[in-house]
Amino acid sequence: MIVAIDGPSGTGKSSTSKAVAAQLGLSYLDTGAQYRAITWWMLNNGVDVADPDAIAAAAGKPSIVSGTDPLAPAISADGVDASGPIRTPEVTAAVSAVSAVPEVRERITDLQRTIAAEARGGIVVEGRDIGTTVLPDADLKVFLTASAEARAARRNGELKSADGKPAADLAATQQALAARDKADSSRKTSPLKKADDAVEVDTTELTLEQVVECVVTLVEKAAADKAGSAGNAADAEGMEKAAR
Ligand SMILES: Nc1ncnc2c1ncn2[C@@H]1O[C@H](COP(=O)(O)OP(=O)(O)OP(=O)(O)O)[C@@H](O)[C@H]1O
Ligand SMILES: Nc1ccn([C@H]2C[C@H](O)[C@@H](COP(=O)(O)O)O2)c(=O)n1
Repeated sequence: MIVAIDGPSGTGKSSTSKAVAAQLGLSYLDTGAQYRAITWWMLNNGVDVADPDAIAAAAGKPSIVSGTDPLAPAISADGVDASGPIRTPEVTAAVSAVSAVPEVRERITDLQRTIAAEARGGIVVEGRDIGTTVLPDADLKVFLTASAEARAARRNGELKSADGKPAADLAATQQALAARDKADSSRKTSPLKKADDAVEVDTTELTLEQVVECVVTLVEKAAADKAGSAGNAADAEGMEKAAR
């Protein structure tokens, strides 16, 4: 069972994907973390992230390793744990430019396909282009959306200052999310886009628990359909053999 979950920033892809994978005993891959890890490595290794040629030349250099346990997601670059530093504002500001470079996408897409192929028990893969490009034959494709206001409020909820007040201005957060979405959906190679056969789930008015329940139901239905069509194919093959 391969599940692709795509959507813009802050729609709940990571939270939903981790919970669905944990509940159903599937592996989990955060592809945004891979793009963030290669961006972090470039920032730390003197690569000019404003220069697409410099990014392309460095794309093959770092080793990027992702863990696939939904209860303990892990990411490293050249053997160094990157799970903390990839969430810094510096990485967030540079990741869209780095991930727009075709050589980076090719490298990371190969990695993603290998991880998905090796996940024998099934996997939930979340990102921007999973349903359209990375795993176009996924058994289920989900595209999460939410209003710009809801997404900004969720992001600000994560950034609390010491006195418990939101650390960032809501309008500024909304603007930053919109800028990243614009960059991610307007790049030439593999932009953020809903696959034609994806199920769209608007999470604006839903709690995280409700979104998880909705996606678990969709996965269970896709698994039943898959088992049904495998059974039908086996029946048809059996009938064909008997007729020969
Ligand atoms: N349905 C929901 N209702 C309220 N809060 C939510 C919901 N879904 C997710 N959240 C919260 O919103 C924040 C963003 O969620 P999450 O990181 O899963 O989004 P994302 O789509 O993966 O974002 P990004 O692409 O930027 O990594 C988190 O703090 C999460 O707990
Ligand atoms: N499949 C993907 C996943 C992510 N990206 C890029 C674009 C995002 O802005 C960035 C960070 O992702 P996040 O951690 O916010 O999910 O990585 C991409 O191009 N393709």
